[in-house]
Amino acid sequence: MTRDYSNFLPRGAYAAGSHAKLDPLQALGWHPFFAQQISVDDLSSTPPVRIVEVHRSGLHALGDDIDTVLPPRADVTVGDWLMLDPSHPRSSRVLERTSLIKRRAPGTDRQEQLIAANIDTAFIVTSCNQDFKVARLERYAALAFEARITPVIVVTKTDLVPDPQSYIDAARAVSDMIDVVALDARGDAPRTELTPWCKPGKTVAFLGSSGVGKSTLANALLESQSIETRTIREDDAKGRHTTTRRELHAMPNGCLILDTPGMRELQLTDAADGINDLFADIQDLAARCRFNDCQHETEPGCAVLEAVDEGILDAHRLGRWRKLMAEDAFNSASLAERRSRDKAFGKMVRGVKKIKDVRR
Ligand SMILES: Nc1nc2c(ncn2[C@@H]2O[C@H](COP(=O)(O)OP(=O)(O)OP(=O)(O)O)[C@@H](O)[C@H]2O)c(=O)[nH]1
Ligand SMILES: [Zn+2]
Repeated sequence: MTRDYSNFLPRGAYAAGSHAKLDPLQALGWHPFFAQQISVDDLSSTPPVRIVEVHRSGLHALGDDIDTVLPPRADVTVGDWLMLDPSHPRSSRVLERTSLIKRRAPGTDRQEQLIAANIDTAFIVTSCNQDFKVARLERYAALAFEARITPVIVVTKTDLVPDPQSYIDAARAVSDMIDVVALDARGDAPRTELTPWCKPGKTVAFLGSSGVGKSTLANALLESQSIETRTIREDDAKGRHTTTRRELHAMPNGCLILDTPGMRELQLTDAADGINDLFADIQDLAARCRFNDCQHETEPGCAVLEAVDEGILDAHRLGRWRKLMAEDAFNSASLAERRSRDKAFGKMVRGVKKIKDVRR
């Protein structure tokens, strides 16, 4: 399969010519939040680079006239900004992030994984069919809030149903802090409807289940088909096949689209704040319960249950809130346990090493 590099950063971005005013770093999404973290001396000795893709063998980093691969690190992910230390690339400083998506890895040890950093807007995509589930939208929205990303709900395939309005209304009811856009993802609509969030130097990403139209939307914004042709097969050193893909793409206007694997099967981890933001109405009610530790189950003077009785709060919404909170509590507790276990193990290893050193 031939790959289209024409809109991959950085040179393709200039070739498009429509954002000639952006300097090379700005074209990668550099902005004052990052500049404030460094001194002029830092800038000359350790130039900033952005991680544009992550694969098993390393981190692909781009900067002003820099195109290099750094050793993989668990504390760095796609979208990150690093101050590249030419003599010790492995210990290049990671700049503080504007946002961070992380998840719990599938499998038994369920370690925390960094998914993507420094995203400004997350388009939460769903379609007007059986994919549409309010609970799923809430989960993604809570995740975006937790990661400090602006969520926008995009309802696709409006052309396939006689009355998309019911879907739009349900999406709007998720939160009055979240904009909702409804469209046919094929054609020109994405370019006009999503422009408010797709400004030069901003980074956007798409979340949502398979088949809802994420690639279709991204390609419409990129004005190309590069997302479909993104995967290539490469032989790694052991002769096995690994898939690598470009993850950060530039729109003709200089906005960046982050298209990364691992956005699916998202579990909420340490997301209590994000959930609380999304369900602020329930939080407000809970603050009025008679007991501080009210579980909103059978307690007298429970303002949450009263609101349900009075039809102010939807019982299903309350149920979904409970479920998300329980999921988050479960995941966060096991993460905390893991951390303390790791700490204890580290202590033991150091202890054993000391004994060995003494015996030597
Ligand atoms: N009629 C109609 N079809 C759409 C719309 N959006 C996407 N499609 C079609 O739905 C199919 C799936 O779209 P994709 O863009 O590949 O979906 P995706 O979310 O990227 O899926 P994954 O890559 O599996 O995550 C394609 O055949 C699209 O042409 C829409 O708004 N209307
Ligand atoms: Zn209560």
